[in-house]
This record gives sequence, structure tokens and C-alpha cells, in this order.
Amino acid sequence: MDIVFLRDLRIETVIGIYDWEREIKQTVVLDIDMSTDVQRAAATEDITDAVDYKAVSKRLISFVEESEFQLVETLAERCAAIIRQEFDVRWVRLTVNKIGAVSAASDVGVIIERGERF
Ligand SMILES: Nc1nc2c(c(=O)[nH]1)N=C([C@H](O)[C@@H](O)CO)CN2
Repeated sequence: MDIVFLRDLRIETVIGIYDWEREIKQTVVLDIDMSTDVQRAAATEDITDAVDYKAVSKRLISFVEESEFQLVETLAERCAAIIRQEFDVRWVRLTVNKIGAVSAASDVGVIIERGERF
């Protein structure tokens, strides 16, 4: 199994369970690993044979910017579903880091894995 990855994808969005969080935008940082087999793309050098990380990032930025979820769990689940359904990815590991949400911690959030790894 090979992996196409995206690191430190920073997106501004409305997210949170408290009233004050519904009034502002906060930054979430996504790290994404997507299973694939890179051999065909490597042979053809055709982007349509690859998981296009630029296309994935554009789609997720658009989706997350427009979203207004309460929990990072919901955001992670919906992003993982988009990646698997729209980009022909069988397995994804996704970290949603809500930086700054806990003042005493540098990072908080969720890590989910969805789909069959092999
Ligand atoms: N497991 C979770 N715990 C918490 C979440 C969350 O989305 N998932 N959210 C909050 C608040 O919105 C917090 O981020 C505000 O600082 C608390 N716990």
C-alpha cells in the first residue's frame, strides 16, 4: 500500500459547542493519509491516474469553510466520507486538530481511520 498525504492544511471555520464559538471562525488543521497504489501514475505520469492532493485540498477547504459543525468528530467523519466517495480512496486516516481550543494544550482533536487498509 502506498500513501498520498496532506499535512498542515489550515482552514477557518465555525466550530464548537459553546455560544461564543458560534459567533467566530476558528482554525482547524487537517493531516490526511490516503491509501493508493502509485505505480500506475508513476508509469503514465497522468494526474488522472493519481489521487490528486491539490483537488482533495480544494474540495476540503471549500467544504470546511462553509460548514458549521459543533464537534470535531462530525467534521472529521464528513471529510473522510468525501475523500473516500469522491476521490476513489479505499482507506483514509484523518487528523482534525483544533489548535488553541484548550489553552494549556498545543493540540487537541481527533484521529479517525476509515475503510479497508489493503
Ligand atoms: N471530543 C470533543 N471534545 C470537545 C469538543 C469536541 O469537538 N470534541 N469541543 C469542545 C469545545 O467546542 C471546545 O473546543 C471549546 O474550547 C470541548 N470538548
